[in-house]
Amino acid sequence: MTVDAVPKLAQCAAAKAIAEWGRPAADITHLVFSTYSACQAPTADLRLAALLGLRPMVSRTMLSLHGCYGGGRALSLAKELAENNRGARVLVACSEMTLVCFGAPDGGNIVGHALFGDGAGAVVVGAGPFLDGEQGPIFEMVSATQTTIPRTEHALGMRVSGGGIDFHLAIQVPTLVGQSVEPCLLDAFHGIIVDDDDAPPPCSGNGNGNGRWNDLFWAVHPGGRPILDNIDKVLMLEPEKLAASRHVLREYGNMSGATIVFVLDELRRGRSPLPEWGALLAFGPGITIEAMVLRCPR
Ligand SMILES: CC(C)(COP(=O)(O)OP(=O)(O)OC[C@H]1O[C@@H](n2cnc3c(N)ncnc32)[C@H](O)[C@@H]1OP(=O)(O)O)[C@@H](O)C(=O)NCCC(=O)NCCSC(=O)CC(=O)O
Repeated sequence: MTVDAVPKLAQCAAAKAIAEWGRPAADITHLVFSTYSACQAPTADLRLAALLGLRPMVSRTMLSLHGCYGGGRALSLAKELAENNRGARVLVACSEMTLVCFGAPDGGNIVGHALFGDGAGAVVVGAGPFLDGEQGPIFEMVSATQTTIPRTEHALGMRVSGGGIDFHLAIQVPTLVGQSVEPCLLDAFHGIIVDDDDAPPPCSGNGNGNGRWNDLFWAVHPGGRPILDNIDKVLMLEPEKLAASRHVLREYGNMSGATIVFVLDELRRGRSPLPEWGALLAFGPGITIEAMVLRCPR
């Protein structure tokens, strides 16, 4: 059932993204598809390409079972593809369905059943030159890093079994993520090369981010309420900074890799203008943390 439904759900999100982008689907040059919920070959990206009418030469990449950092990884990969292939337009699609995890509740699965939801998100990524009719950029991905927290591979995981996918969420996950985010963010911000006048807040002043995290906007994967609470505490964020993440978690649940696209969408639809600089965080099995510096083009 999910093999059929996951690409169709992705199609709904991708068709909206392409319509907003303003160019025909045939202008998409690359496709990056992330999911944990459709395991088969040929992979779900091929089915999605057919459903959308992408051209046969579209260059496809499937990210499978990256879980909740899949959306961050897909965006980061799209950035690399767009920056290294002149004129490329990369469609990122993330589509997740909890049906594949359905089973009798036990100690591990029941937490996931409480937390996870279905959803799909899609984004078109490019690095210029701009094409006629194309919508201008909403977020610029300035710098991206991936970090694995050592010795945490048993804390968070998914395993394909005869009955679907079993997942395991250790109770320590919120603490482990909270302890690790600040070094990952500093790493991402230190990778930026801009004029001093243009520098994002954590790169100016003492350069360690202290007290400057509130000058940013925040797109954080809402892995669960305790995860957001720990990030708030560690970075000393003002209460409204994670409002977009909390809203998405409350309304839709944790849709694994697709969730970060919902958070970005929520941010861009917000009533007040965003600060120029922002940070994106997504985490999943590994424990892997994707950190990204974002910028709103002025
Ligand atoms: C499960 C919850 C929704 C429950 O939230 P509530 O606000 O209702 O209550 P709570 O946090 O006080 O927890 C209620 C009871 O559940 C227990 N509890 C919490 N998390 C647990 C876990 N992982 N395993 C076993 N028990 C757990 C608490 O100790 C407490 O027990 P007692 O009542 O005995 O005191 C939340 O704790 C949560 O979101 N935790 C999971 C966060 C997480 O690991 N997210 C990562 C998702 S994976 C992801 O994002 C990436 C990926 O999948 O790839």
